[in-house]
Amino acid sequence: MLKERLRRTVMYAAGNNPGLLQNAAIYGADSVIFDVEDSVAVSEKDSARELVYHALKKLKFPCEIGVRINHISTPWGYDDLEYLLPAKPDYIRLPKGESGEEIKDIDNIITKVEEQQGFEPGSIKIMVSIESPKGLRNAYEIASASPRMIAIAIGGEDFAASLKTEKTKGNIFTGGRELFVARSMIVFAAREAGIQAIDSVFSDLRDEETLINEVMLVKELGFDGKSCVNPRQIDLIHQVFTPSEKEIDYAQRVLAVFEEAQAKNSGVIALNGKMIDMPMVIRAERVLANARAAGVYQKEGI
Ligand SMILES: CC(=O)SCCNC(=O)CCNC(=O)[C@H](O)C(C)(C)COP(=O)(O)OP(=O)(O)OC[C@H]1O[C@@H](n2cnc3c(N)ncnc32)[C@H](O)[C@@H]1OP(=O)(O)O
Ligand SMILES: O=C([O-])CC(=O)C(=O)O
Ligand SMILES: [Mg+2]
Repeated sequence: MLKERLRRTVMYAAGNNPGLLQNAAIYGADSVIFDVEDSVAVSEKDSARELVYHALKKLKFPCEIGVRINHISTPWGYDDLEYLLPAKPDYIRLPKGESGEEIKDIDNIITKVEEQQGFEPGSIKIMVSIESPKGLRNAYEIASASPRMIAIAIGGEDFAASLKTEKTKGNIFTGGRELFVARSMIVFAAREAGIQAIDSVFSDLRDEETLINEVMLVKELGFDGKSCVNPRQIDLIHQVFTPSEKEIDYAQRVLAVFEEAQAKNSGVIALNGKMIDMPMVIRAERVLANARAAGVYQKEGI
């Protein structure tokens, strides 16, 4: 599993619902999370854990599957790890992450299970949701705590609750203000640590227009993808995160004129009246890499 694999959508499926576990991966999300945390009532924690274990062991999935465990400070967290790691999820999603120590603790437990089970060392990864001011303050420490870390995410509902405010609907111009600083700081921490940044769920399943606006906002902030809760949100999110034909065409032209400039021993050139130099080249390469990963651009090189 590549650190930089495409994770435009990371969709949750409640771990106590066998139908959801069976079908969640068929809708085209880049990544799916089987949840035994907040979508599962306390009375169902044991049965959900068992259901998720058997789903992971018995079913074949077309995308990567993570498991959101309960936090290790709760009565269920360590049992979730002990019970579910031998079923070899692609990654553990730790909710409400607050320190690098927690990640190191989980890393050590995974290392032991990998040894015991004969799994490839390092094959089980970790993704952490930041859902509190303390987690945000330690975001870089968390993001860089283990080579298993593939992404940090913001859990916006809990984050807003911990601020004693509401999670408003994110929009380019209004709304989402309560998460604006936290979202940016999570992107900064992820980028410094060299891992991905994943935005929070959007809970109003009927409001497609605001979902798209929110995805545009978080893409602009630098996020690689978004958590989601329902299959009908997948295509809308992919639509924003997948480079358009126009973006691909522009990226190709940027790389082509830059190559021309370099042939003339110059590091800067104009394209349609706009200066093109190294930062634009890096962005153009990223657009083409994402387009290739999304299957909308096949050429290697430019
Ligand atoms: C703040 C947090 O912690 S968020 C993370 C935890 N939350 C979750 O895991 C919730 C996951 N999502 C869900 O359970 C559901 O989408 C709900 C409860 C939000 C809405 O459920 P519904 O109103 O039934 O959704 P909808 O009518 O769109 O369902 C259509 C189909 O998609 C399926 N579906 C809906 N959500 C999911 C999902 N997350 N994964 C897989 N399948 C799903 C339904 O089972 C249904 O299938 P069917 O037609 O074969 O019966
Ligand atoms: O990961 C998410 O976005 C869902 C979540 O737990 C939250 O918002 O509190
Ligand atoms: Mg949460």
